Amino acid sequence: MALIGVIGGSGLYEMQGLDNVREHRVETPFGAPSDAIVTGELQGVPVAFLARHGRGHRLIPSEVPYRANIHALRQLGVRYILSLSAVGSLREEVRPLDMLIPDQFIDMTRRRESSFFGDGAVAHVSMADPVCARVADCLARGFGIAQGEATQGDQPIALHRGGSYVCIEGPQFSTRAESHWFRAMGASVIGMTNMPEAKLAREAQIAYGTLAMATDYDCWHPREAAVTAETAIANLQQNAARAQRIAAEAIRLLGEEQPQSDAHTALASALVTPLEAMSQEKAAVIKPLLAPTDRVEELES
Ligand SMILES: CSC[C@H]1O[C@H](OP(=O)(O)O)[C@H](O)[C@@H]1O
Ligand SMILES: Nc1ncnc2[nH]cnc12
Repeated sequence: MALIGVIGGSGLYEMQGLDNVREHRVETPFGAPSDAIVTGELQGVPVAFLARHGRGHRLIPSEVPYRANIHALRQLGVRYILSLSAVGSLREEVRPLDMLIPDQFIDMTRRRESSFFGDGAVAHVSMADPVCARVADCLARGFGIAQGEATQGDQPIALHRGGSYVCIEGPQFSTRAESHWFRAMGASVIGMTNMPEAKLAREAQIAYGTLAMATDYDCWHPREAAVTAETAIANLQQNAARAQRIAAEAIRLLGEEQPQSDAHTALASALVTPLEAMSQEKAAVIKPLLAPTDRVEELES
């Protein structure tokens, strides 16, 4: 079993420093995840790593099998997810290469399956606070430790705490009008993947947090060139080693502290349909999402 899941985004296709590495081809009711899930231990903490776009970066954001990814991680026992993501900055002060830990998401996606529920099973989870504050805190402390260890030649970068990540469908980048509109909405960064990932993590009662790495100023900035995939990936690669160090520290802290999160009991007040009122097939999909301490035990006792 793995306590912590790491979902690596653009430019982050493997997790360094894992011991006892194993690959798992996990099957889910929603098909296969983006790629094999790699489990191992990082300083003794069991971790499951998944490359969001697949190794070789083969999936556009709309093609990422978000439900399969989250279901598979949950099947492996994951209770905390660290999402590592490239983003465009919508704020002058968030400079390319800076990092940001969002506390909100705005979902502008249009053609993604975004729930495990439906087909005879109803739940309405709260998304008021989509990011687990304890996971965010471990990422921020991880950033501080990695910054303290930075070697000469490492460019100092800033960490921004909080802010909204607006998620677009992609794969095209935004128009200039859209980019200005997202700024006017109050969003801090823009990406294409964290929704519905964060919604599904909440439905699976997994505490979720994102380390967003700014790679560009999208296309709103009067003095900067509009984003291209080439520049975004080149900037992400400059930060990849640092992202690995931050994730490793956050994993160590989460492993030590194993904080209780509201996400861990998200379904306790959200599940409307009792398991026994669902079809057997649907109950088999939902059951793995229910923590051993909530309604499964109740219903089975
Ligand atoms: C190659 S830049 C655009 C690409 O990068 C981000 O993905 P991820 O969150 O997986 O790092 C962004 O959302 C786009 O998918
Ligand atoms: N400007 C941008 N828009 C959407 N996703 C991104 N990922 C990195 N930069 C991005």
